[in-house]
Amino acid sequence: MEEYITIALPKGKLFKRSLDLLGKVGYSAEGVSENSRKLVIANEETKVRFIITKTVDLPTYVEYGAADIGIIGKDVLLEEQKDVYELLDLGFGKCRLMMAVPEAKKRSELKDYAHLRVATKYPRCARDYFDKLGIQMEIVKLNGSIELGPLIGLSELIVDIVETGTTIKENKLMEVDSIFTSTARLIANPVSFKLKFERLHKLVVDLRAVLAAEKGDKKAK
Ligand SMILES: Nc1ncnc2c1ncn2[C@@H]1O[C@H](COP(=O)(O)OP(=O)(O)OP(=O)(O)O)[C@@H](O)[C@H]1O
Ligand SMILES: O=P(O)(O)OC[C@H]1O[C@H](OP(=O)(O)OP(=O)(O)O)[C@H](O)[C@@H]1O
Repeated sequence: MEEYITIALPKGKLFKRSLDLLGKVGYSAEGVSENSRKLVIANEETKVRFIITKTVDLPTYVEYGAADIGIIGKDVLLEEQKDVYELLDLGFGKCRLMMAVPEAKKRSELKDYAHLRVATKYPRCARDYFDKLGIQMEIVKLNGSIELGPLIGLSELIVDIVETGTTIKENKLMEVDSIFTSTARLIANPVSFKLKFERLHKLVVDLRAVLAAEKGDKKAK
């Protein structure tokens, strides 16, 4: 009997598009929804099982093999540093990690920000970035609403995700440096990738074809 493929999907911004893409290559199950209280949903016919996780926990499920594969932002992969294979750049969920300061506090050089306090949801990425710049900073980990940091004096700077730029603009912050760009990635547990190679390889090939066709359609329009 064929074994199940367990796919982890993150709640939140990447959920809908992930489900849509997987549906296009035949990986779907009835009742998979972000708000479902049921966290494991299986399709017996196609031998696919979906688990729905919190964004930041998703790489852990894949690392431990609780899920064979998953879809997650490159930002989370860089921050969490889990032992997983990155199989495919899916292109969506595009955003950037950047450093921003209140407009009034802008300094002329990056090194002039040394020894200040930085609020971020990405302490590892922020630390790496400042280490490369050769400046020491105090990093304060927050789990959301990072832009609040400088507004109320918790920190002088932030390192956070920017997509449209609306949030930093609304909070009178300005970007001073871009750290990296992130998109959603298909990841796999290394052992699952070996043991279930045929199905997972086909999934990658099929997803690539769907993405290429969508790109072609967009160009043609
Ligand atoms: N504007 C954006 N803000 C944050 N993440 C974005 C944005 N655009 C794309 N992304 C990508 O979407 C992923 C998921 O973001 P989402 O906000 O759903 O998760 P989260 O940060 O865990 O949120 P929460 O803590 O509110 O659950 C991010 O890791 C990132 O790769
Ligand atoms: O450039 P924009 O399009 O405005 O998007 C950026 C904002 O979106 C994210 O927050 P999110 O919505 O994940 O909420 P959070 O503050 O709880 O992390 C990020 O942390 C920024 O605050």
